Amino acid sequence: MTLNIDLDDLDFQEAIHLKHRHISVEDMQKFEGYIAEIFAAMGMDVNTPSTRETPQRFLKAMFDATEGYDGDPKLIKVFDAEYPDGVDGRRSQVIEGPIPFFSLCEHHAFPFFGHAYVGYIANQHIIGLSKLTRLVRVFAKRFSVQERLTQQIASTLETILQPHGVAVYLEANHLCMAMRGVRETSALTRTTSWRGEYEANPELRSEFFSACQIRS
Ligand SMILES: Nc1nc2c(ncn2[C@@H]2O[C@H](COP(=O)(O)OP(=O)(O)OP(=O)(O)O)[C@@H](O)[C@H]2O)c(=O)[nH]1
Ligand SMILES: [Zn+2]
Repeated sequence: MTLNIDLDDLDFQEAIHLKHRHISVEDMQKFEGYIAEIFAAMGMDVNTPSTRETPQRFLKAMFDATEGYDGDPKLIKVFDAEYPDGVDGRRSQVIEGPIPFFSLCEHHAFPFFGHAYVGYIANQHIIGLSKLTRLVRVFAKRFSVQERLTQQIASTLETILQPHGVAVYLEANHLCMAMRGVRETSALTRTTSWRGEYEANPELRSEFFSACQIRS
């Protein structure tokens, strides 16, 4: 198998990132103290049997919700496409979705969550379908904005597979819009990224969208 991945590509580097975050015990204890102080100032009684461990639980939950910073080395595993040029010159789109995701908005650190749809038209390589979910999650589980998340998924798939085209569509609810501030609870935020043949071909884009709207 010939892999021509641009190993220096920054999004790709971030997606596979082999280094795990390590926080020392001393730092964790210090952070728990900060959180206890902040939650107490907000009004929480941090000394009840139920809340005594809340700062620790909160920190663990936040590290869990941001584990995308650790990267996912499995994303490097691609296969040769069996029919690189399609069958009888007909190439098919691979469309995966809805892929549920949860992310944290980098403005307020509140969750935004929804569904991603990822499509591509293979060239020389294909990728295991589970890797499309991994790709969405490795970037979603960070502090982000929906636009960047959408572009990072598209760019990394492009870098890994060098396909004829990539399509990414995300729809999400932002709790920073619903629970506070403008208190908008009904609007979904939708973002797209088109690469390669999708950019030039509106028919491919509408084929992608009509497949996405078929929800099981
Ligand atoms: N473009 C973009 N904006 C986002 C995203 N998530 C949250 N925001 C917005 O980020 C903006 C931050 O605006 P600021 O004016 O600095 O913050 P704010 O005073 O809390 O704003 P309000 O939410 O309008 O009360 C808000 O308008 C949010 O709705 C995202 O993924 N993409
Ligand atoms: Zn926000």
